[in-house]
Amino acid sequence: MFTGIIKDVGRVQGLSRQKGGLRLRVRHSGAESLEGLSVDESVSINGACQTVVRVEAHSFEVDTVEETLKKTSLGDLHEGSLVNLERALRPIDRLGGHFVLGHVDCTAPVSSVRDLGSSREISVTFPEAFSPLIVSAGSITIDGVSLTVARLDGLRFTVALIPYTFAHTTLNALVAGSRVNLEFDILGKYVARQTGSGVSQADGSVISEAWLQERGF
Ligand SMILES: Cc1cc2nc3c(=O)[nH]c(=O)nc-3n(C[C@H](O)[C@H](O)[C@H](O)CO)c2cc1C
Ligand SMILES: Nc1c(NC[C@H](O)[C@H](O)[C@H](O)CO)[nH]c(=O)[nH]c1=O
Repeated sequence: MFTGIIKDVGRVQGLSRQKGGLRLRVRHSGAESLEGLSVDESVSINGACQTVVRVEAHSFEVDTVEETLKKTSLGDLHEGSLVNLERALRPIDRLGGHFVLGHVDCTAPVSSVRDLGSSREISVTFPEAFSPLIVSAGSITIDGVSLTVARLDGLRFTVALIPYTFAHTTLNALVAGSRVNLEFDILGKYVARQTGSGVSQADGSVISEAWLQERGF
């Protein structure tokens, strides 16, 4: 489990196709936050939880399987790509963000980026199936970063990036058309399951058992 507070931005140093997926090598800054990283630890790479299988000074490797490549944008990475990194949450940590599982729900396109001087607004269009899982002023994870939903207009939500997040994550590189990893808040998923079958939503849609099962909730 993670919190969506990114502690380091790494760089993809190597990618090799292998049977059943991809071996990904990521170089990190050597920052204190990644000190002592060990094999079998979970690391969030752009929001997707991955298991470390090899560690060297300032770099580590993970095996990304086909299922993950299908559901996330990790397959778009190339040598030199920058990635948001977060180690798994220790129960003694402060929960600065929200509970992030590292299970990317879907990828979605950035529909617009608006520069507002000291902040930047990013809007993303998401698949209709996930609309019961997002609320204005709730939390959402984009590429592993915990953010607050500033506005929700139908199937488009907007987040406001503060200068710190802009400087310390890869979200500063997003442009209209970029594909991002989304994880909807786990709270909504449990509520959806609890109230589950056949409950009508404000917009008239219905959460059915089949809907929940299709998404593995
Ligand atoms: C603890 C944990 C470890 C995971 N390790 C890997 C991994 O090493 N490789 C991988 O491709 N997917 C892994 N996944 C699944 C991956 O995060 C998931 O397929 C994507 O986030 C899409 O939902 C892991 C998931 C969890 C929760
Ligand atoms: N909730 C918002 C944040 N939160 C902080 C970021 O998650 C954090 O700065 C990042 O993970 C780097 O450590 N940041 C925003 O820009 N906008 C939000 O709504």
